[in-house]
Amino acid sequence: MDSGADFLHLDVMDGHFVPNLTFGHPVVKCLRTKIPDAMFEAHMMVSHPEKWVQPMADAGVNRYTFHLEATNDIEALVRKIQEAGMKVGIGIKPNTPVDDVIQYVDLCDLVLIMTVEPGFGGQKFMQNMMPKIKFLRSQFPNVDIEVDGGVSHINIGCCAQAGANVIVAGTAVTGAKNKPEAIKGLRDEWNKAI
Ligand SMILES: O=C(CO)[C@H](O)[C@H](O)COP(=O)(O)O
Repeated sequence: MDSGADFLHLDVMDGHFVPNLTFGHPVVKCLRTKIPDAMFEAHMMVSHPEKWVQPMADAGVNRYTFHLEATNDIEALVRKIQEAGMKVGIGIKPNTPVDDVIQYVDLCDLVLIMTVEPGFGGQKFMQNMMPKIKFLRSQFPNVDIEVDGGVSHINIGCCAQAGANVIVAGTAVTGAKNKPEAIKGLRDEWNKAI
């Protein structure tokens, strides 16, 4: 769920930054040929995110979201992503204080607040991340704030009330018998909360 267009959120994991492995730019490129009109967000749960900027841009990614914890030169990485023609997202893991990201928010299009430890779907939503969102929203009324991890129809409302405007839902949709109904349920709870 996104304030603007819906994005397809692609979880890229390298088995190093997180203890799980998914896929890389060749698969994204293949997806792009199958789904030419979708907006793609690559959530790069990888070490050395600077390495994959151009390959992901070439594969058709629209927003490149990297982790603050994965790189030392954030400003150079942001420039590289923008020069490759993509929007910039910057994410923080649950144990990273929100203060660490503040100085970079104005450089980015989106800040991602993880509500699980990155690496696996199906984990429990961490409600105690909501103050990070509230604080960010109070300081940056216009930036996109994304929440990812354990979001369901039960907690999507508190994400919206905290000030998030972009939601990633994995298991809440993929694990539902009736997926359109699950998406509608999420949207309904979201609309009730805002
Ligand atoms: O980034 C992720 C895990 O690192 C997933 O996007 C996230 O966990 C979403 O899955 P779920 O909604 O099942 O928690």
